[in-house]
Amino acid sequence: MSRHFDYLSIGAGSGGIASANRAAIRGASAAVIEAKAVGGTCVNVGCVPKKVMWYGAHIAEALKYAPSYGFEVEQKGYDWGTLVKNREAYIERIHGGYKRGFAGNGVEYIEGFATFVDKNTVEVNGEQITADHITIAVGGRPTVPDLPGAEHGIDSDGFFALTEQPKKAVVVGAGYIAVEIAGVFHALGTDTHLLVRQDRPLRDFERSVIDSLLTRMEQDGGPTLHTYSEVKKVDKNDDGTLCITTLNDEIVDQVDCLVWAIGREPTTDKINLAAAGVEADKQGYIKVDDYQNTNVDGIYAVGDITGAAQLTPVAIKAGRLLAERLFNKDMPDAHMDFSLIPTIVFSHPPIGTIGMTEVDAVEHYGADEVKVYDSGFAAMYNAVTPHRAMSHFKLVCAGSDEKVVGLHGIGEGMDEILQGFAVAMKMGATKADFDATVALHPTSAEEFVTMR
Ligand SMILES: Cc1cc2nc3c(=O)[nH]c(=O)nc-3n(C[C@H](O)[C@H](O)[C@H](O)COP(=O)(O)OP(=O)(O)OC[C@H]3O[C@@H](n4cnc5c(N)ncnc54)[C@H](O)[C@@H]3O)c2cc1C
Ligand SMILES: NC(=O)c1ccc[n+]([C@@H]2O[C@H](COP(=O)([O-])OP(=O)(O)OC[C@H]3O[C@@H](n4cnc5c(N)ncnc54)[C@H](O)[C@@H]3O)[C@@H](O)[C@H]2O)c1
Repeated sequence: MSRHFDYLSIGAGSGGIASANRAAIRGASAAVIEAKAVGGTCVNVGCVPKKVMWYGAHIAEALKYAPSYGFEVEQKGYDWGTLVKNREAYIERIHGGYKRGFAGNGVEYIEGFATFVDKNTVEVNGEQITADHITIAVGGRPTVPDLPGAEHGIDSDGFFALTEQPKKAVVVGAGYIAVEIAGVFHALGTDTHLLVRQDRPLRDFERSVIDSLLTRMEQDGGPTLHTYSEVKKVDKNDDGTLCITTLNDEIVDQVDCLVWAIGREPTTDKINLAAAGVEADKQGYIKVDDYQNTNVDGIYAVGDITGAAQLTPVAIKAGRLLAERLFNKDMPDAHMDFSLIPTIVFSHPPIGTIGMTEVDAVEHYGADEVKVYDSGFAAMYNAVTPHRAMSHFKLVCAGSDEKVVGLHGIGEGMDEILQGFAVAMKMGATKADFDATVALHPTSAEEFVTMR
């Protein structure tokens, strides 16, 4: 048995789905192969379940503020299992939506694990499938460290599989995932400890914004930050809890959930890349040019597997533009622009960032060419409560025209504020353009157009 398609995507995650659908819309016969669950990391063990958990945490915070708004509420308990059940039902509905989308666009959805046979052929469930164009969109998996007792911990996939709330949790790592998971645990009432190897999490982010996050963590009583804490070993106690020892002999004991959030790695190791002759780097990320072309004609890669900007909208955009280039004669040069990618860390409150930090800008343009505008203020949402948490917004401008080259912030609503400013920056907005915009009052966003 064998089938042939114009376009085949290996992996039905953000990039694979987007590119196969767009190829079919442009008239190609298209198929997508998925080994686990349609939607990939984002839908099943990433953005979607994470955001649902973050909303849960948000409601917990609202309950904390409720008395200041006059509500006499009594929280009788919290059922983590209910949230998980409702979240998974929502994800099931998304699966259905994707499958209906494939049917509507004429994309063949094939379940199974694909491996390369040669440059135009893959094997799945014993069937050989050929295609003129094959896109590798197989994503990544969480990294687990190689140290004694590491197997007692779980990773971000395991976090989403938890059906009960841990009493005490340790999250190891300093990136997006560590900060987000620790924030959710803490807001929902778990005694949470965040272990980072250096002085702070999110070290590449705007320093003053992360300073605000750390202040907020202290004011909120957690997550408890352990700096310069690298795990040496994990022991299991007789009662089933874990005892974590760091290299500087700090001990965090009686832990009932340990989450490794120390990064992700590519999943190219089992797809027989060699049979297709596709080159990967030392870590296993597939090497691509600006057009998502690999070194082999007719084979492309998009999304996390390329190692670049590992975000869902990036995988989607790169996948769609690839399909446009291949099958839309009006877009022969279509390709992804990787500059000015906005991103949010769903911490509490959220952090938004686009462009250069102050340090990057000074390095790039020189100190004399960089002007920074800052604003710290208490958002009205918590101004009437005893929790007077500060928001912090920052603009980094460069050159005599003060082009806005970086925009960073932490505060309520930052996750929704950033997108519009990203459009302005993509269009080359200057500080004067920001100032010429009438403010929206009363909002947090207005700070960005009223900075002095
Ligand atoms: C906890 C977490 C939270 C995140 N939150 C956000 C967020 O808020 N915002 C954001 O933009 N990004 C977020 N991300 C990142 C985002 O999920 C990824 O960037 C995105 O999913 C990458 O898409 P992709 O198509 O490259 O790969 P994936 O979505 O990982 O899809 C790859 C798919 O390929 C399948 N596959 C692998 N090998 C094979 C094979 N041989 N045959 C068939 N199928 C195969 C896999 O099963 C998987 O379904 C988060 C990630 C994690 C882990
Ligand atoms: N909100 C979002 O958009 C979002 C959310 C989650 C993930 N993501 C994407 O997923 C990618 C992966 O996220 P991530 O947080 O897993 O990775 P990451 O690469 O962002 O962070 C991993 C962190 O772990 C630290 N680390 C590495 N080894 C360690 C060790 N042995 N002990 C302690 N710390 C160690 C690293 O210094 C680093 O700070 C991100 O780069 C991001 O692109 C995005």
